[in-house]
Amino acid sequence: MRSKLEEEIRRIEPLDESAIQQAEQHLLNLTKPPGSLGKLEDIARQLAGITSSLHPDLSRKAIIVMAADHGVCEEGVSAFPAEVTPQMVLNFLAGGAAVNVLARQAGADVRCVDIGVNAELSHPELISRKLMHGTNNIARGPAMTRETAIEAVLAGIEVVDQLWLDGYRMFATGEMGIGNTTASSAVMSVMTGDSPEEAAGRGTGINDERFAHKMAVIRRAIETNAPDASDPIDVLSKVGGLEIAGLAGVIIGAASRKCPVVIDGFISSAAALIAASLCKDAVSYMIGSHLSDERAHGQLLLKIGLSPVIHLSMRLGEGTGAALCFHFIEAAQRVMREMATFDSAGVSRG
Ligand SMILES: Cc1cc2ncn([C@H]3O[C@H](COP(=O)(O)O)[C@@H](O)[C@H]3O)c2cc1C
Ligand SMILES: O=C(O)c1cccnc1
Repeated sequence: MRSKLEEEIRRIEPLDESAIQQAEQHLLNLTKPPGSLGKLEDIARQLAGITSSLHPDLSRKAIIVMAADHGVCEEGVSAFPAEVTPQMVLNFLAGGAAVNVLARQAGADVRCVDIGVNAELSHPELISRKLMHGTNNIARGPAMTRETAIEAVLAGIEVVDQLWLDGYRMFATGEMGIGNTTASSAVMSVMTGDSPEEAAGRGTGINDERFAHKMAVIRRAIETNAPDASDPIDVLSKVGGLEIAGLAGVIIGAASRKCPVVIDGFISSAAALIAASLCKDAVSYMIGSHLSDERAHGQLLLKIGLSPVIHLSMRLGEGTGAALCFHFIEAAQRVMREMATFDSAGVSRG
């Protein structure tokens, strides 16, 4: 099983440098001062490097929402009860959640995966890959076995595989799991060396008292489990979550298929940190969508090496920031496709 993951990781290649150079040359010929479209130009170059094309067709795009529960909720770390996780999954499937609305506006499809929800769910549109009925409480012991962590990463890869066969060429990460900012902060703290207090945030909006308790729970989870920071699978299995592991797989799967993968907020970024640690080249396939208001998110993005495209003071997750980022990716593609050159428009160069 481990070797299947290693094989997938080995397939990830660095970006196509000659396509990046071609994109840069084209951008220099467009009727604007060099570099004046800022991050849109960064995105245009990155898309060229990922796809080896100046005009890739990325019109079919999927936001993969991985849902799972967290045993650590019994410590009282969220402002909301755990039953919200399955309730929100049904909301995604009915098309009524924020991510559904923003995905529709961006022309993206939402695909919801049950990778570890603590309820029996059945719906024709639900991708059922349940590995556990929620993780074990990380404040008391490991979240899951090492085998389950690997299976969860592989499940994410397989979901991308299937969607790729269905014609999707751009992916975004999304998640639902009450308690998952606690697991994400624990993952961040272990992997970056930032203290549990620096890596923590208020998630769904907890008060000062609960926040102090949450930081203590994250510290206890790390002390109890002593994860090995140099082994991302060990970190996932000890203090992670099933959706975080699944999303790391989504990112690895997208990168190995040479597809851009748009990273949503804090939890998705914890998954991105795991993916980056499994394979450094995977970062080149990631687009950091937005800067979440979850306190440690900016620092986490910095550690991965991502610069967020937008900052709308959002702190929801689900894939909402990624859905909005699709508009800017399309803008970058339109610039490449539709703008006049100095020659074609008869504009003098500087
Ligand atoms: C109704 C509702 C919808 C959500 N959609 C995403 N989240 C977000 O909040 C949760 C993480 O915060 P914490 O760690 O504090 O529980 C995750 O499920 C995340 O996706 C939601 C939370 C709620 C309550
Ligand atoms: O940034 C996020 O993804 C986030 C922040 C708070 C709560 N849920 C998600």
